[in-house]
Amino acid sequence: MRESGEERFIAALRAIATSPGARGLADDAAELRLTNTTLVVTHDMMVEGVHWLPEQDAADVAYKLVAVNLSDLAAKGAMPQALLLGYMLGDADWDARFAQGLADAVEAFGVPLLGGDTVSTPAGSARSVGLTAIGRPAVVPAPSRTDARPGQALWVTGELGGALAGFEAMQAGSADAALTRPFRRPDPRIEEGLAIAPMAGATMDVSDGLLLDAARMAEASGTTIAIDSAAVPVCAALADRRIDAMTWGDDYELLFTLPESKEPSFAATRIGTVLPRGDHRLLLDGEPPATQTRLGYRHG
Ligand SMILES: Nc1ncnc2c1ncn2[C@@H]1O[C@H](COP(=O)(O)OP(=O)(O)OP(=O)(O)O)[C@@H](O)[C@H]1O
Ligand SMILES: Cc1ncc(C[n+]2csc(CCOP(=O)(O)O)c2C)c(N)n1
Ligand SMILES: [Mg+2]
Repeated sequence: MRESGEERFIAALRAIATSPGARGLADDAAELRLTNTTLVVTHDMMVEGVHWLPEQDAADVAYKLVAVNLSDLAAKGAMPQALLLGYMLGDADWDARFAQGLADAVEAFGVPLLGGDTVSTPAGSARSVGLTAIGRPAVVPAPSRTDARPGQALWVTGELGGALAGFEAMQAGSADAALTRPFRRPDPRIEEGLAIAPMAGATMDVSDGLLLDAARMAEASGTTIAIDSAAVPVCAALADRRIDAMTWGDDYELLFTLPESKEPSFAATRIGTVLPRGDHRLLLDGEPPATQTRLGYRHG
């Protein structure tokens, strides 16, 4: 697969981010070990036209910014503790709606906003927003993407494709709030992440698409991951478009491995198996995905 601009830049940063807590820039979040405690730290940005439609309600943008960052904490089994916001001013209405959505998220997730920074930008710039989220891990070390082992089963929470179905509904001008919600206001799997941390092999969230993120887990673990496509839970709206549901991304479900003898204590679906590393990182129904299949979302 051709290296994306995102992958090339992160590879260059690996030479700089050599602290063990950076986890080789190959995980959902970093681990910051202090004398008496350990924190999990993550930062995600969103950009107008890339992560949200220009006509979208800013309240939904703010809510999603919090949710996607908390999803990375959830993936490391960490309880959210604090947020820091990086904000580009818009017009007064946009700023007021953004603040409302941020208030909704702070209340919904019970996590305090501690600070941040606000800037103005030249007229006409596309807007971008960033958030740092800090969490307290249920177990130390927090589960990583590197701990998938041959013989373990692969599991995923929820359903895939809800974000794509919601995005397409929004593009079509739908006012169906329930259909568009998974795209506008995803629900990070915080409780599930805390529950699975002590039992799991590898854990991650599936922000960029199930197939790409499973391939990343396999790569980080030095294994091959085999997915049974018929087992993958797909939302009703995309029942006939399973590959789209497995590759579009933005679903923020948890992907994790467990020993064969264990089952999660919450609703999740077994979708595959971890194998010793073979010729391919990923097998879909026993075969490597066709080379033209786009496995997931990559920047650049
Ligand atoms: N600009 C950057 N500076 C330092 N580290 C970075 C930068 N961009 C990405 N990384 C690191 O690269 C790794 C992979 O990042 P990536 O964004 O793919 O993971 P993620 O946050 O789980 O995914 P998503 O952004 O889709 O939620 C992480 O360790 C992340 O901290
Ligand atoms: C307007 C609009 N068009 C397309 C998409 C789809 N999309 C953009 S980034 C991304 C992956 C996660 O991002 P990141 O890897 O930066 O965390 C996905 C699935 C969207 N959300 N909004
Ligand atoms: Mg992640």
